[in-house]
Amino acid sequence: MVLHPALKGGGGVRAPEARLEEAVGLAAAIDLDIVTSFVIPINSPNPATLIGSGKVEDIGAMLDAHEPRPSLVIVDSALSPVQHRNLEKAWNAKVLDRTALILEIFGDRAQTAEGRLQVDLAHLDYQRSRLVRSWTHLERQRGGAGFLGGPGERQIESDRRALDDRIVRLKRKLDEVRRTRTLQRAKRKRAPHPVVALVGYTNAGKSTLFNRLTKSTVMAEDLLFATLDPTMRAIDLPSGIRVILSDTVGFISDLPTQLVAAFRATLEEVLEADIIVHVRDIAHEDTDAQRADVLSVLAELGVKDDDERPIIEALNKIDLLPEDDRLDVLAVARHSQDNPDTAIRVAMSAQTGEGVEQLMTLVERSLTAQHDTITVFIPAPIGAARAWLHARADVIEETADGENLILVVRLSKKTEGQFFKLHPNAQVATEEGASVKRA
Ligand SMILES: Nc1nc2c(ncn2[C@@H]2O[C@H](COP(=O)(O)OP(=O)(O)OP(=O)(O)O)[C@@H](O)[C@H]2O)c(=O)[nH]1
Ligand SMILES: [Mg+2]
Repeated sequence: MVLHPALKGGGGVRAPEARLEEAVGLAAAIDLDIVTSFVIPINSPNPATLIGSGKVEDIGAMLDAHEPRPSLVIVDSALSPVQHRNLEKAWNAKVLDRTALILEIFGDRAQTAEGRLQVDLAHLDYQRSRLVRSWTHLERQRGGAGFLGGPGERQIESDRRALDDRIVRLKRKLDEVRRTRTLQRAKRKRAPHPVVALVGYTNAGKSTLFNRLTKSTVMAEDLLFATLDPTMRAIDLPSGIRVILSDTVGFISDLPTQLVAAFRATLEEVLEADIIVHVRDIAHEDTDAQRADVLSVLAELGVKDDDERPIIEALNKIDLLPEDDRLDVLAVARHSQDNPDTAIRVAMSAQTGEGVEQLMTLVERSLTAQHDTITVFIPAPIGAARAWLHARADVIEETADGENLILVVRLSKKTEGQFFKLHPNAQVATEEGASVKRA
């Protein structure tokens, strides 16, 4: 049974029905068999049970009336430990709140060692905060190491100590895995390709776009949180610039803080991207609220739309729009591309391919705005500067002029600044190569 408690005058941007639908989608994402789902209006939250006592009884009766009796109630809201416990008692069923449900999905999806460790850690952290009673049924059913097999009430104290021990051990392991990944990342950094990160609300179409661009088959499905572990692949933009495209975990409203924390390291790759493409499901009724959610998670991670690293909005799924709306979206996108004061937007469909080329052109335009291609003259005495450029820039051409070197390199404005600060004797050659001037 899936319930969405809707606080009266709660001021939510989203329609309660749409939120319920999302909750049902989340439940479906771990293959739960959903018997019934509905919105419960709440006048004022009851501290003991969130939902008013009359309604709690009604729901209990509804559970009894179903054959077989549903064994799990999903309450799409944040429940305090007390509310959680009381509802489980009142309904004689396992209760999952929104955070617990999302943790379950993540536990189901994580593939890489790091992803699994991150989820385990988030689980333990959540358990630690409430020490839920065990509910081995679902655990057995799914065969996972989910957090649902929590401690029994009698052993709470020793369990707390055991949890703390496990948390410490997990953190240590996670540190180890991360060190390895940082090394890998450092290696990739030396291959000087700019990184383009796809971000967006879950189910917006990131993986579909990723697959189209990379001609690969990352799991893309009408399933919330289809992607959990980040995937990267090199692609060539129309003009031949090679970039690394990264597909990553989707965002959702009220993303549990435990998960934001756990996935911070993974999402840090987004922080380091040169270009961020925010993929939006423009055909979704809550598309604006979803946009706000994504921007707020990004802000939490310290990512803002600025000149240094613009966010390009990919208004995806235009194939699903009625003709009128479609024309509106196309007009909005066109306007944004001509107007330097707004975020760059492009209307597209990852499914049909419409607009995808335009997106690539815009990515390229942003990249070239951030990057220069210059010819650098390195006089013989500072030959070591060559290695520096090879490590941090894209060396396109290299010729020797006696003992001196001439390199054609593509690099960001920032790297360019650093280089000439370190090597004031290097020079930028003009195109003719005749006159050599200082940068
Ligand atoms: N009609 C239509 N459907 C699309 C389009 N792009 C993606 N979809 C569908 O939307 C669903 C979700 O797509 P995914 O690519 O898995 O979405 P995602 O953003 O990777 O989702 P998560 O990995 O869950 O965060 C799939 O059923 C896709 O087929 C589009 O342009 N048009
Ligand atoms: Mg995906």
